[in-house]
Amino acid sequence: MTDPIIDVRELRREFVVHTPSGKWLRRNRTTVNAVDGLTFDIPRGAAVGYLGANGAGKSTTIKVLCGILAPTSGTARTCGMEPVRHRKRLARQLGVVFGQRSQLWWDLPLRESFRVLGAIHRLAPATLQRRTEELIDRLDLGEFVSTPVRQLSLGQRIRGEVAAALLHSPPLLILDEPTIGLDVLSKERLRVFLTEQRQLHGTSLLLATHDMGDVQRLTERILIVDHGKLAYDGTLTGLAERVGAERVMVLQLAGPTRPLDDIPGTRLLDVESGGSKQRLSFVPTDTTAARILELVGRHAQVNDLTLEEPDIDDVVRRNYLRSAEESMRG
Ligand SMILES: Nc1ncnc2c1ncn2[C@@H]1O[C@H](COP(=O)(O)OP(=O)(O)OP(=O)(O)O)[C@@H](O)[C@H]1O
Repeated sequence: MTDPIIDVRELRREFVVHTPSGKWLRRNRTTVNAVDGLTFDIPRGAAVGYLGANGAGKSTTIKVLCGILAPTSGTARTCGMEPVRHRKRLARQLGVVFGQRSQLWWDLPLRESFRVLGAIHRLAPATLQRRTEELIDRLDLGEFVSTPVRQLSLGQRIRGEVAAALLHSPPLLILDEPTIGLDVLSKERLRVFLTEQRQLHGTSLLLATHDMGDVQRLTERILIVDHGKLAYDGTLTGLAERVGAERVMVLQLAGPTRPLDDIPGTRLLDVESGGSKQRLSFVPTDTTAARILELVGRHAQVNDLTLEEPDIDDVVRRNYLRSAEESMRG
């Protein structure tokens, strides 16, 4: 088995914060445990969503993984390297985008930035040329690639940031809130591009976001961090099951049917069109769609059905609440 692309063991990172105490010029010294004993790994080629409420520790983890911050204790290895110690070497294996902070040269047009980055990454001129044209094409940068970055719109700049991060075709891409503030079309364009890049190049992805659309479209596993600790590691479906999230089966029946309020494991939500359309909710750990269909089939003929998945924002919110309740209970 190959080494994981990210390997985090008992990682802790604290910040010492000084706040005025109100007395003379005294200041209180407090310690914030931004990352508090995290352990997880990410295999090569995987795409993982990194979720958590504001202040949960996502950006701090990412800064440690990139070598911007040193761990207080524990270890982090990114692409097999110690990030702070091998920061320069790591930069050649890693692409990073911070949605809220630019890594581009404000006064340079994108095309110039790509040239500078090509030199930093020591790309052969032909490789740089090919990759630049590919990224301009796939991210639709043509119209503004010669405009100074300071004059770009947010959506244009983010596309430029992503292109810059992927110029050297790194095996690992880390994105911190890449779609924050983007309109629906720009988000979609970026998601399509990232999916395509992963298919083409097998790029591993760690995506910190509050956008559940990003998570659903781009990742196959999620990590939830809460007060610096790992609160969940698994699939979105698994999370929905864990918090007991309900799925909804919408049934189109052959004709008017009595309310189906006695199907074991389900709850009748509503009845429309004289009973020929009915919605039943169920918890996947209690019963299955197939079992419900079989039971309904004893009373009525089913012409069509659709399944509504749980609202993911709600699922994640419920997981936070559950973790909070558990920690209060001690
Ligand atoms: N440089 C710093 N100095 C002091 N405290 C910090 C510093 N950076 C982060 N923190 C604190 O560490 C905790 C974790 O912050 P972090 O930015 O990692 O959270 P986050 O999950 O990325 O939040 P968000 O979703 O709001 O970006 C917070 O309590 C934050 O105030």
